[in-house]
Amino acid sequence: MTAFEAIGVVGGGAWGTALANAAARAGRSVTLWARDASEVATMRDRRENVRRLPGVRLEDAVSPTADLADLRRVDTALLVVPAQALRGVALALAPVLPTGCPAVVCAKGIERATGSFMTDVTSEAMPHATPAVLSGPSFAEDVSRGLPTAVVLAAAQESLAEALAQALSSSRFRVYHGVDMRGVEIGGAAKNVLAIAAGIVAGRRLGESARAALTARGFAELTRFARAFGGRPETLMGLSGLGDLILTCGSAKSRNFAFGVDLGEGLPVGEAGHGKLAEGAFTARALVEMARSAGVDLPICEAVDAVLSGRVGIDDVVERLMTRPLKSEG
Ligand SMILES: NC(=O)C1=CN([C@@H]2O[C@H](COP(=O)(O)OP(=O)(O)OC[C@H]3O[C@@H](n4cnc5c(N)ncnc54)[C@H](OP(=O)(O)O)[C@@H]3O)[C@@H](O)[C@H]2O)C=CC1
Ligand SMILES: O=C(CO)COP(=O)(O)O
Repeated sequence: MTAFEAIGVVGGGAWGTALANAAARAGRSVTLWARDASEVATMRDRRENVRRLPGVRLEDAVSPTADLADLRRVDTALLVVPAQALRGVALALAPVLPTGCPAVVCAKGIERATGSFMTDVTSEAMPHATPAVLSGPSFAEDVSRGLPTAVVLAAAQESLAEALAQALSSSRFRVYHGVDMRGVEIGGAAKNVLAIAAGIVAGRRLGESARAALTARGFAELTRFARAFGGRPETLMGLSGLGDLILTCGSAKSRNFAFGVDLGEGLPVGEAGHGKLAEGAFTARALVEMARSAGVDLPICEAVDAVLSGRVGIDDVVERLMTRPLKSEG
């Protein structure tokens, strides 16, 4: 028996739908909120999220709704909208959720307008909720097909993180727990920017060796950034850091990686990714500005930001990275 029987999932995209199914398979009853009433009606009728996760049957315990008020009785809420939309949705949700209700951030990014981490946005927008974060290497498609997946859930209180992990885990979806919310959310946000870089390398046909080098040096950047902003290095070595970096820097199924491939092949920024969500494109600027203000060197993320802003061409950026002064590896 778990204290968290009724789960609200806020956001009806690929990841929200996959998490709703995962929670249902863990034995929970799930209310899945999406903003578009006609899509909700289709989800109810066809038991499928045709637009965002086609071919996957919604579990019986998942109830789609377009009415936020239906989340009034949930024991915990998973926040699964894009990072830049999180504040608005959290503000609307704040009066609905019971006081103290855990609000688990499942978005991966940094708020561009404020340079705020997702759990801080959540705390500001929902002061009566208890923030937590779930992240790790987990494609929505894999999770929804019931392929074995492992993620981590962090909350300030270890006992809460453990109880939430217990509530969401099943034999196919293994949720580790921890207390380092900052480390977990930094891993998820930064790996998206680095996945764009890895995609650029692939799209430009720079070779597998270059991609491996970039992933390793990207990990050094991610760790430096996390250390400066209060994340624990051991968290970055885990699922939400290294694990997710390996996944998204090595798979064309990653939308961030695919966005980078398009850039590497010469598509303009406005056309890259073909309209799919690539969180790293929104987070890159915030990440590099925060790093600069903290005196942290992030050359690969800087390069991604320079390419996205059109300041520098891809070949020049590669040349710059390769001709930086030689240094020790640490
Ligand atoms: N897909 C994946 O494999 C994973 C994704 N994530 C993270 O989850 C987050 C969501 O991604 P994902 O579900 O894949 O994205 P999708 O593009 O599949 O879906 C985004 C969803 O968010 C909704 N949305 C967008 N803006 C708003 C808003 N202002 N108010 C309410 N709803 C809104 C969209 O609604 P509408 O259709 O009406 O626009 C849509 O339902 C991202 O931060 C991503 O990094 C994390 C792990 C895995
Ligand atoms: O975060 C993800 C897997 O862990 C999904 O990655 P993309 O958003 O790049 O598709």
